[in-house]
Amino acid sequence: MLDATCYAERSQQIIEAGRLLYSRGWSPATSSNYSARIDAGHLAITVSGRHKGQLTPEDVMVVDLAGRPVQSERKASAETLLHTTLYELFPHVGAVLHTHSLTATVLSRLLRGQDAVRLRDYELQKAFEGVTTHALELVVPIFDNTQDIPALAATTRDYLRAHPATPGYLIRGHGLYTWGRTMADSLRHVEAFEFLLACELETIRITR
Ligand SMILES: CSC[C@@H](O)[C@@H](O)C(=O)COP(=O)(O)O
Ligand SMILES: [Zn+2]
Repeated sequence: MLDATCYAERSQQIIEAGRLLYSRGWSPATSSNYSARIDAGHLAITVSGRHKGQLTPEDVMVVDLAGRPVQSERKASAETLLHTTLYELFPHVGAVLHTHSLTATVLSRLLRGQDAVRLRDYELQKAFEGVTTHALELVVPIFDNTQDIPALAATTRDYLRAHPATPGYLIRGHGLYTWGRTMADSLRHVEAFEFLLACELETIRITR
């Protein structure tokens, strides 16, 4: 039995996240998808194809951990399996955010042939949960883009099982996935990534 109050709260968090991420230019048009855990087996997630700056309660629905819609005829995000993979792997994860910023898109394209962004010596790395020093290298994997989401979900599952401290990942030419215990943590992680990835992009621009 789903907790209706919890669902309403999670749905509202997703709507507000969309307004914020759209206003920052990180979720243009109908790009991006967001989710929040309701209980051990269910999450609230954005309906596919909706404008993320103008979300209403009708643009959020419930799926189970297999990505199956619960009590809804609507179509969940095309990338639902990338979300459910994270909730399945990490019981502490309470929210997952996927964005399409210019910085994440351009940087991941520029690093063609590289499988990760390696962040080191940035004080802001400490914005990620569990990171207490700039001196620790944070590896942000870059997976090649594909329309085969089950295959990409399997790739991310294998990687994250082997590297559970990963704070997020990039999909090349596509965008960022990051997560956290709460929606607030996940939003902080998006903001930190945007700053750090912009630093990397600017460094390449200046030094190349
Ligand atoms: C507008 S193209 C972006 C989509 O292909 C996809 O990458 C995306 O982020 C949103 O898909 P959605 O099915 O609405 O969750
Ligand atoms: Zn996307």
